[in-house]
Amino acid sequence: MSLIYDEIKNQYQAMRRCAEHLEARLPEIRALVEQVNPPLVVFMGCGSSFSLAKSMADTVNIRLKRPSFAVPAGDATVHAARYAGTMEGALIVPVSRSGSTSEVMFALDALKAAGCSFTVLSLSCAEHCKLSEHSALSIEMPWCFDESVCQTRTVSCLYYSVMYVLSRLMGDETLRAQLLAFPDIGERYVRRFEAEWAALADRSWDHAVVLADAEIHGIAEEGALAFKEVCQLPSNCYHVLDVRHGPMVLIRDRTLVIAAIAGGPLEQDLIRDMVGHGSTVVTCTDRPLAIDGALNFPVDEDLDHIVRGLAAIVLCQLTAFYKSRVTGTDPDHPDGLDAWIKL
Ligand SMILES: O=P(O)(O)OC[C@H]1O[C@](O)(CO)[C@@H](O)[C@@H]1O
Repeated sequence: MSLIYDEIKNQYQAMRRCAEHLEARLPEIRALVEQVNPPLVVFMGCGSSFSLAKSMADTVNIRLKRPSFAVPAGDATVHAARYAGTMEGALIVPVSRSGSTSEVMFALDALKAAGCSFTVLSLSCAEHCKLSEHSALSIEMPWCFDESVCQTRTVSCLYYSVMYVLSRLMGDETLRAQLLAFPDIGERYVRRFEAEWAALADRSWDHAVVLADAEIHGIAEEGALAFKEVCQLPSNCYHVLDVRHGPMVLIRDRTLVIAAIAGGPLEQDLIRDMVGHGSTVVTCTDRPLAIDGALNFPVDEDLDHIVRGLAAIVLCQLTAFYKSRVTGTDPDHPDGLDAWIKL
């Protein structure tokens, strides 16, 4: 059908391989983390990879209760002297499909030049990449590499991989079991709803808003980016209830809203309000949630919040892909976008 379609559909096979690979690499990862015992973990990336970095940093904060933040590599490059003090002794975790995005290498060099000492543990999807040369430990997973310019399988797998490693480091066996089960759950989810997501693309919305909170906000932001890159429509991502604080004025009859929610009463009220604005409102939930006028796509599992992000991302990816057939854009080669930026 197209490169991106095959890559979206192949993401679960690639995830299975990631889990196996990371399990084998876990002793090295654990040894490095124990040896460094970092006061701070900094996740770094550009574009899609930066959105993922936000989810990763939020997870380290919320679940490991360790200080962590995400920084775009371009920001760290330009402002290295400002970040050098705060990043002293940090474990820096760059995430990158290509392992070749210039700003990532620039940022690491600039931080070093500014007198900051740190340890790099990188994740990429290319073998023998430049990023690995800058790393104390590099995890290269070429089976996740998307040939399409827009990242789909890659982002799902990078998110999955970091969450898998974190589940192991914090000894959260429930989360680990759900992550191991997710490739099958995800395949079932897609089989069940793909035709409805294709039909959703035929509705008259012309921009998308993705809503999600906490650990999955970052991957939801990547879901929003997929609408810009794949079907080239404007898109935004907000924290769920925060959409009321301004953005709500733009939630109208031509808005597609995708909300990845736990389903509590405050979230349900918000969904009703947005339906009242005439928007096409879609909810991604664990269990069926009937709200008049909203379309619900339940996974039919009780999921850890982190795992919900994997359901929300594929819903965004496939809806954006089907919308590209309506907008007439080439989802594999969007005009004006390179697979990665070389400066
Ligand atoms: O993950 P990489 O290879 O560093 O590249 C990030 C690039 O990927 C993109 O998401 C393209 O899909 C851009 O946002 C960004 O330039």
